[in-house]
Amino acid sequence: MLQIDNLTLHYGHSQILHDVSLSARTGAVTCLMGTNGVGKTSLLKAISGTHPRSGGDIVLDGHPVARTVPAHALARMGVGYVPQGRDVFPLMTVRENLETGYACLDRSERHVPDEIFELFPVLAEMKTRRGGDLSGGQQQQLAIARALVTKPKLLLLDEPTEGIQPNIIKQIGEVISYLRDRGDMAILLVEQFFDFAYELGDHFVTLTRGTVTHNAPRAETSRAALLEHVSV
Ligand SMILES: Nc1ncnc2c1ncn2[C@@H]1O[C@H](COP(=O)(O)OP(=O)(O)OP(=O)(O)O)[C@@H](O)[C@H]1O
Repeated sequence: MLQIDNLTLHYGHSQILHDVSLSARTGAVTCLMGTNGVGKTSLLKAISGTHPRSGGDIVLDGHPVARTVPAHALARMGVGYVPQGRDVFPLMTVRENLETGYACLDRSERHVPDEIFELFPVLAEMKTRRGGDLSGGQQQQLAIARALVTKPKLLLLDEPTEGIQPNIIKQIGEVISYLRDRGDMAILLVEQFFDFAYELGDHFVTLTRGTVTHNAPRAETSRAALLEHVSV
């Protein structure tokens, strides 16, 4: 579903990503791991169109993506992005937050599927509450649900367990497994909670100072080797 070749990215004059190549296939969880500041979020920004790459190629579902394609167009092409920190709209209700995903859909498709409330029952209970009144874990669930409303073919998740209580981390893990097993989307998961990522991942990519240092399927990724790559 996603193929990236030799991607580079800069902020001003400082180069953050160096010739990054990886792929994420449909029906699999690809984990992108590494310590703070190695460029994981920057890579997701480049894929989602929220920061332009400087060079390299991105191919989505067989279609080359030009460097200048804006985020809203990528969202329409099937890229669902759950950013670090969630970016829930605090003054909008849960339902209104979900409805912001409609912008990516044709008019006839604009509804919130029941499945989303089955995956996240708390959102059904809190439909009329404001986003800002939800706990951090509930906001994370809302951010994932909002991305699902857009019917993504590629789901980008940036540290969904960050600052979240263990019972909600477990639920989020179950949702990610379910979505993977449904088999209609590729999932690229940035995660620093090692055990969570190691349990879920089908393929592992590590970054060190903006360079890929490991890129292999689960069968060729020992826990010890992966830990070594993501340790400071
Ligand atoms: N808008 C920006 N302008 C300039 N530098 C930035 C900007 N955003 C990030 N950086 C720098 O780019 C580098 C990579 O940041 P990035 O957020 O992609 O890393 P990360 O691996 O996601 O880290 P973390 O786990 O802390 O989120 C860091 O050195 C960061 O300070």
